[in-house]
Amino acid sequence: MSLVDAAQRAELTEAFSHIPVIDLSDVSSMDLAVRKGLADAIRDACMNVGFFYVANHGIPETTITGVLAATKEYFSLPLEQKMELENKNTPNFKGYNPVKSSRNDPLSDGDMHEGFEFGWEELEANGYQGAEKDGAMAGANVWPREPAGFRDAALAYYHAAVGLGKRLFPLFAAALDLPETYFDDKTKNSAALMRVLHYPPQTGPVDDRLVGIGAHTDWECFTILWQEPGIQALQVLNKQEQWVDAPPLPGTLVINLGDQFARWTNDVFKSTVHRAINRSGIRRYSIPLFFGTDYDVKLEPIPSCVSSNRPLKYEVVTAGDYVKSKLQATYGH
Ligand SMILES: O=C(O)CCC(=O)C(=O)O
Ligand SMILES: [Fe+2]
Repeated sequence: MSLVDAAQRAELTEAFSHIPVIDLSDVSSMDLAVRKGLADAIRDACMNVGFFYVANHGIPETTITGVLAATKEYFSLPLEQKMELENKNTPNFKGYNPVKSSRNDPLSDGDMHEGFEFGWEELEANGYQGAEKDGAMAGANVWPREPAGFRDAALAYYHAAVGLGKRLFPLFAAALDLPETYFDDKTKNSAALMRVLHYPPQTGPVDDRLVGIGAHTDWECFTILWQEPGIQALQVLNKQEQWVDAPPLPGTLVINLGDQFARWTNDVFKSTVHRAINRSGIRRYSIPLFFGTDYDVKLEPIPSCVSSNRPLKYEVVTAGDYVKSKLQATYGH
C-alpha cells in the first residue's frame, strides 16, 4: 500500500487510547527483515499516534541518574543565581527560563515549569563552531557555575540521547519506504536541543490555562523524553480530543514526533498535541531532547507523501527558521 493510502486509512481508524511500546533490542540487527519489522511498528505508531515508548533504548542507567542528580541540585539553587543565565539575555534562548516565562500554548497564562536549555557541544570543549552552519539558530551554550558537575552530566546524557536519535533516523526512513541512509546528510551537525525541566507540584483546582506545560506540538523531527518514574503528568491528545495518559513506564523513554516530520511527510507522520500537569504533590523532573535536521536543511515534502488527493499542506522553510520562529513565539520576544 502506498504511504498516502496507508495514512488516509489510519486517519479513518478509531482514535488511539494507548501509546505503543517498541522494543529496540534489535535496532542494529544485521538482518534486514528484522529491521523492517521494527520500521513497520514505527510506521504504524507514527501514522496513528505520533507517540511511542522505546524499551532497551541503550542509554545507560548511570547516565540518567547522573543528569537527574545534577538537575535536581541545579533547580534547588536560589532564583537570583539561576537568573544570571536567563534565556532572554543569551542567543537563541539557551540557558535558564523561570516558571511562567514560556507559553507553549499561546492561550495559556504561562507554563508552570522552569527549565534550562542547551545544544550540541563536545564534552572536550574546543570552542563553539556553529556560527556558520547554524545560521539563524547559532549561539554558544551557557553553563551554570553550580553544581560543579552539571555540564559534564548534562552533556553525557545529551550525547547518549543523540546516539539513540541517530539509531532511530534509519528506522524512520525505512518506515517511509526511503533508504535507511536518507537522513544522514541532513543530520550531520546534530541540531538537537536538550532541556532539563522542573515542574513544581500544582495543588487544589488546576486551571486549564495554567498547567505544567500547555498544549503544544514539538517543533523538531522527534523528541526523546525521559520522565520521572512514578509520576503521571504527560497527556497526549487523540483525534476525538480526549487526553490519553502517557505514564512513565520503567526502563523506557517516550519518543514523539514533531512538526519537522509532519512537514517532511505532509502529515503522513503525526505531530501530536500534548501537555503535562504535575498534580502528584511532589516535584517532577523531565528531560526532553529535541532532535531535528541541520538548521540549513529545507523541510521539503517527501514526494511519496504528496498526491492529487493529498496536496501539499505546508510551505517550505528551513529547519532553523522554523525552530527560531517557534522559540520566539513561545518566549514572546
Ligand atoms: O515534561 C513532559 O513530560 C513533556 C515536556 C514537553 O512536552 C516539552 O518539553 O516539549
Ligand atoms: Fe513537548
